[in-house]
Amino acid sequence: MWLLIRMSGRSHGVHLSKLRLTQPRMLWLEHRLTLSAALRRKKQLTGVKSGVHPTPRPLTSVLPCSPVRGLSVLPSHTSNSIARARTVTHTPVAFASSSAASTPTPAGSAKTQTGTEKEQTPTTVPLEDVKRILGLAHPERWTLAAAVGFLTVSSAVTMSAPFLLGKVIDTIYATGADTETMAASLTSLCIMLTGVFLCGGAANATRVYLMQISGQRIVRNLRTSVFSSILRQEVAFFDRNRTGELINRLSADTAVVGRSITDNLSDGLRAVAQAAAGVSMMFYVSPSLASFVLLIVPPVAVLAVGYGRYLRSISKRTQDALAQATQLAEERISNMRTVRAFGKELSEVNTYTQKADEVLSLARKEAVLRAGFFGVTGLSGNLMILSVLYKGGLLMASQHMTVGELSSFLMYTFWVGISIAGLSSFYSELMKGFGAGARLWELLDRKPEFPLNEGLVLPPDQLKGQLEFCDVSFAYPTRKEAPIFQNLSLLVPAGTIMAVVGSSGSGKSTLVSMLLRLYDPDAGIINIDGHDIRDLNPYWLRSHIGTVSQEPVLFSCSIRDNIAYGAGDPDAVTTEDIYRAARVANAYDFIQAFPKGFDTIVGEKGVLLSGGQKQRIAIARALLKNPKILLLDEATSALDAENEFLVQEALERLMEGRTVVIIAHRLSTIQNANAVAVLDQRRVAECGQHTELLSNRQGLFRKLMEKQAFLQEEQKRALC
Ligand SMILES: Nc1ncnc2c1ncn2[C@@H]1O[C@H](COP(=O)(O)OP(=O)(O)OP(=O)(O)O)[C@@H](O)[C@H]1O
Repeated sequence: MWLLIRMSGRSHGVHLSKLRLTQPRMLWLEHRLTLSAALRRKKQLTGVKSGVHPTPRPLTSVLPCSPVRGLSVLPSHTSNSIARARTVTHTPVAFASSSAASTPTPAGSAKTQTGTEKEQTPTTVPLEDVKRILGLAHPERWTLAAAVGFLTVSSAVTMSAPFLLGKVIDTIYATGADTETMAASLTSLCIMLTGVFLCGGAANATRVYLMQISGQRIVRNLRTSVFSSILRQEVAFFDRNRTGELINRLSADTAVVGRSITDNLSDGLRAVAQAAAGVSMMFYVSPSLASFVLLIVPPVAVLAVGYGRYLRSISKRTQDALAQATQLAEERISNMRTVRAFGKELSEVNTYTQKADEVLSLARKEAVLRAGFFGVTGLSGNLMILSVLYKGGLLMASQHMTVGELSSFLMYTFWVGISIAGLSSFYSELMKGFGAGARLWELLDRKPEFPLNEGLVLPPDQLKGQLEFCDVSFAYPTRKEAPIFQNLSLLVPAGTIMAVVGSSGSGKSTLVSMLLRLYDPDAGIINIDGHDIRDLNPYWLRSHIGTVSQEPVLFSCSIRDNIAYGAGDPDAVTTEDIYRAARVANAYDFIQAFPKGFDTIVGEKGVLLSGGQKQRIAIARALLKNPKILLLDEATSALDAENEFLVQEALERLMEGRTVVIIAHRLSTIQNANAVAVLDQRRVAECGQHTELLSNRQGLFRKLMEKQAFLQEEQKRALC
């Protein structure tokens, strides 16, 4: 009897620990679930129909190469890739203000918030979503079917245990039997039961293993598809969606979906089977006691469900506050250098403490509710068992029940209680799975605004590299109200060097982004060798364009792999090719000076390189690509004199025989250009040879140069 009471206590313990497990992570997921409701509502409002999503193309078909061969999709790596997909040039860090975490996104934005949106947990799920989520399990159907088979065996054992244990107790208490007969029947019963329990244990272990394995395989496939889908999106998509949000979909949402169709489904099936079997056995053992108990269950269950809902809503608010604190911490830690440079450590700690205090005050309320919830459910469970004992005791006294039957009955009561508790968490977990699934379908179904690998492919020898902007007008999709170009025209003849200058914000980098077809013009045409850039295959086009930016991005892998990244097929690149490119880029000597030479790991987790060293590796990477068109975005402006010389020398070698667009402030870079274009007032205000432009005293270029010379003088004087 005591054992049963302990078990009953544990039943609540199991439930408690389940809830405890869910608190830090699951409650967050609950919040994420509510976002899907908003997205679905938005879809309904905008009349977007959710259709069957096309099978995403394999990752290899959309990516030219992987920086580290054979590397699986790891969170840090994916986070890098997604963050890098956003920009081609490095920009200084600007923090989102704390309120910005929950402010609405720009018009037309599809961005979802991790902030404080008030959403309702969906209570109904479209049949299509159900089909789709089950469709994910289709490749694993045989493994899952086997797991369900083992589940049936283990559940049958579990549910027959109380009955058989009752028989053991009755054998012990059997009246009239001599000790020897009792011992013999007890031994054979216990041996038989040990065998049954061993089978049950083995079946349960196999079920857990099969469920875990198939769940992980489903998650792996889903993650690969989602990652592939994210990387296929146009750059404007990354302007609208936060990297953290996309990473969450990739890591957390996929895991929730995977769990909901494996572990959760199996737990749910087990709970249903056990509850049904438990109730049947209760009626079989004692119909009158079963009817009495089942009268008590409904009001207790209603109370528990209502209380649980209230608890969930307060947990969600706690989680919202936690999400804001986490976002702040994430941003500050990843931009620690900026925080340190401004000496803001203490004020950042204070800001974080305020956020943490908000979490604490909500968590305090939640703790009170949680304590009450578990107190009440524990109490009601124990009261129920007490009432079973009371009524059962009376039935025993009137010879309507044996001690073994009462024991069996109590055990079944316990199992039914556990199963009902399991069913309620099964439902909420299932809803979380559908919520996470809806967010993933949205991402998987999203068609990029322009294709990645479709369109005209010219034979390599036909590409000359003439670039032409014809009456181009453009505004960034997230800032349609602020046009960057209006009827801009510019011609860069094949094999020439065009320097682009202009004041800060005049659109120089935008020009480069448009040549890479990261954005399409709103009006006008960009031609390459007379072909509208929109007719050309973007993948092919980019394979003929090399870029070196002010702060080039290197991936967290070896220098060798970073340089090989530039080649169309990194596997075909020989060590000699890499060394040659590094020599031409003036990078060979400093790379070999590292203890591990070209195998030195760079990036966040590896050796930190200087700006000039990064530039030269980026130049080697671009050299390996051997592009027809080269786009240099202020490639030397942030370097000291020595580095500038080395990089400049490398760049001159790189520029030979190619069409080059250089964004440059420095006169030294401009002097080598065949022509200079000055951007002003959303168009090309002046264009010509640099000496010609300089000779025009009233010209914009001359003014820009004079201003720059003046500023440099001032800087020198200040330094002196
Ligand atoms: N992804 C983007 N989304 C929205 N607006 C952007 C985006 N990138 C740049 N802008 C805006 O477009 C304008 C032109 O930016 P761009 O970076 O092309 O100028 P720039 O001439 O290269 O400036 P700088 O010399 O300071 O680098 C700026 O006002 C900038 O705020």
